[in-house]
Amino acid sequence: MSRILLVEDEVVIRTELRRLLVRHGHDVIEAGSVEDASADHDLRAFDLVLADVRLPGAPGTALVGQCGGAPVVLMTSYATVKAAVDAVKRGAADYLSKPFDHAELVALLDHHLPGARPAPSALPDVAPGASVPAPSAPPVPPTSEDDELEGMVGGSAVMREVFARVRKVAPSEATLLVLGESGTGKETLARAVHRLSPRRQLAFVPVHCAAIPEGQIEGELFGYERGAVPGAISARAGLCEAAEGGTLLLDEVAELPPKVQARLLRFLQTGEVRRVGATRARRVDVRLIAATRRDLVAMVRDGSFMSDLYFRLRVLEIRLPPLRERPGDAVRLAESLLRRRAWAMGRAPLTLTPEARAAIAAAPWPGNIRELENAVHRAMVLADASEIGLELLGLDAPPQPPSPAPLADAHEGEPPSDSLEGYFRRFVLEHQHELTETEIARRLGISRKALWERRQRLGIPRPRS
Ligand SMILES: Nc1ncnc2c1ncn2[C@@H]1O[C@H](COP(=O)(O)OP(=O)(O)OP(=O)(O)O)[C@@H](O)[C@H]1O
Repeated sequence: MSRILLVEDEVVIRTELRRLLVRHGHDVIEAGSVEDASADHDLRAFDLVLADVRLPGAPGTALVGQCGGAPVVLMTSYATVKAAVDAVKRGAADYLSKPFDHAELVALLDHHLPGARPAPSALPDVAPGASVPAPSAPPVPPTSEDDELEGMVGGSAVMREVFARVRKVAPSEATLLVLGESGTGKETLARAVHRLSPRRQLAFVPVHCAAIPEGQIEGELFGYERGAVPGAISARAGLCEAAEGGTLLLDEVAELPPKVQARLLRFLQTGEVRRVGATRARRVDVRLIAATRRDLVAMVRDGSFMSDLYFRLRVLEIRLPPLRERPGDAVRLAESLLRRRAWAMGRAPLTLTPEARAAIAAAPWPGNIRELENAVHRAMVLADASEIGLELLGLDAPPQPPSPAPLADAHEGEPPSDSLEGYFRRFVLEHQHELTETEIARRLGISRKALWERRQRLGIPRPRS
């Protein structure tokens, strides 16, 4: 069991996070501010500190350097991401941009938690979603195996090719376009590229373009001068500048409005950023990785994505296959997750029954690795015995004999059949006219990013206001 200090002033969020961490076997001590945390506790007595950046009084970044060897993981909104990036440069272990999924947080903490662990050489796996290497983080075990790279698990032939390509493109400075359905691991791959690149010591800044309101995205990315955008009481650097020397990931790049696409193209052509309202541009040294689940070629054809930008983005390209096209990887990932979670929780490893393995391999996993992770986590929490069967995973037995053909086109775009998705659809359709996206996400217990993704996947676009 690890001892985690959680510093968050929003009681609802703090309670939710505490429950999550306790469910994962951690001992959680809470504080509403840096001052309370320092007054009430010995900051050096924790295995890890998880703190919001924006707090009443001192910011969460003030904890960096005060917690002995414990890694400090920061939670940040777009408004404070620059402060978080700076804090990582000063020794914070990592940061997570809000909104984030519970699975993302758990994976990140697993990666950074030290404590009573086996020696690195005995570790079963490398944590997924691993981020900026931290001075205080435990060393990541070497990844010499062909079926694993920087936290990415996958022994199928197609994933081995992806790994080979990642190794090849990482040292390059060229822009990389990562394509793949939601949850296939695009951000994870981008982090792997960053960690294998000469920029690994500097910031990795992921930006989820679809989660930033359309009216703010230009200022968030490129910064602004005082008074240039509503509410700009002082000049601010954008996320491009925050990533100086490091790597900027533009996730869901296809969602950028045309005006921002044009500005991004200019940035790629000149290597210079001009803040909104500024007359002078400044040179910024950033490697850009763009990711999308959309068909950019079709978007270029119908005029919704600039062709010049598309060609600038896809200097290098990597396509991540959906999980249903690599059933062996689904089982490999599930077993790797079981081992890693058990290790993080100090529990004996759980195993899958033969039926569960067959069902995992045969399931379509429309939400890909993220959906598989959620199913495995849920099963682990509910498991009483040392084996996990079909029921705990919420899967049906595969047809007998199991179909050898990949379950190629049984998902995207089709009406959802399972009851959770049915509930999601009903809830969103019933409430979307009176609730904001943030409220809907909160009531459903998911992040805004997850809400947006599910809307995309299930074909429930946001109503125009
Ligand atoms: N190859 C992998 N091995 C192990 N875990 C992985 C792998 N790829 C992704 N994951 C895990 O799966 C989850 C989803 O990955 P990620 O966020 O990178 O996907 P994505 O394609 O960027 O999703 P989205 O399109 O929804 O933003 C994360 O928790 C990540 O840690």
